[in-house]
Amino acid sequence: MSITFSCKTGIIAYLTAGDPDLTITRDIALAAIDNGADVIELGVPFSDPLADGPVIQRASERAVAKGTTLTQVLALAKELRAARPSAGLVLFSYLNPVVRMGMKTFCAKAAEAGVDGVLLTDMIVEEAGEYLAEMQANGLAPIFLAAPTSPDARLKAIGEASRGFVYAISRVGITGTQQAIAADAPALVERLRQFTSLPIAVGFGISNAEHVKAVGEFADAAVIGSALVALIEKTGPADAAAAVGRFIAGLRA
Ligand SMILES: O=P(O)(O)OC[C@@H](O)[C@@H](O)c1c[nH]c2ccccc12
Repeated sequence: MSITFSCKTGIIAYLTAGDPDLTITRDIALAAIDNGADVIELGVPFSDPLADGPVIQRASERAVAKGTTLTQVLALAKELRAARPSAGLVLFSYLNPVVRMGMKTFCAKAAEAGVDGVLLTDMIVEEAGEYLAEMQANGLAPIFLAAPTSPDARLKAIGEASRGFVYAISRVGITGTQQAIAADAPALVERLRQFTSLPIAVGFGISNAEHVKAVGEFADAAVIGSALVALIEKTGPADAAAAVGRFIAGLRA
């Protein structure tokens, strides 16, 4: 269990846990891993997402309506870890559900589930003292988001606090697919490299093999979220895992 990317461009697959339900999320995650995803970013659904576009918002709404809880997502993570011991597994959440559970309890449970890292979207590095201490105590990698608007001082703090990889947001705005990789992305990655030797993943708007190839020219891994979530929505429960497996395999082609 660790976060490592193959010599090719790494693929990080974001899934909203509990959409359409937790059993199917498990099958989708396994299909993604078996078809070449290096890391699963397992999203805890939340009722008030800030940075999410309409596709992920709808998925979160469906998952919340199903009653999906952080505790259930941790149980799913544990199941995935048992089924695929060497896959990278990152829990992705807003801060709110974590604070409700209690930071200490959450970090202990995440470690117990066997996840490698945690990404809390609205956790800012300047206020991460307790979080960083608990992550370290539990052997977990804290992953932070760097944005094109982040000044160098913040990139430095992000580089120093992160473990596993750093997540570079390709553009200012919300998640969702777009035609081409944002022009801001290579410059952000280049600025980040001054402050960290960790792999750098780029996300926001990556939806096909061409985009993954373009990201591979300047970064180490590509995050694919909305494209997968939209595919799951369109395909329906019965065929979602197979469709995601084919899609991920196609990203490598
Ligand atoms: O959906 P996209 O455009 O492929 O972007 C990745 C993204 O979905 C995932 O990492 C993510 C989902 N919700 C977020 C909120 C903030 C930052 C990142 C995210």
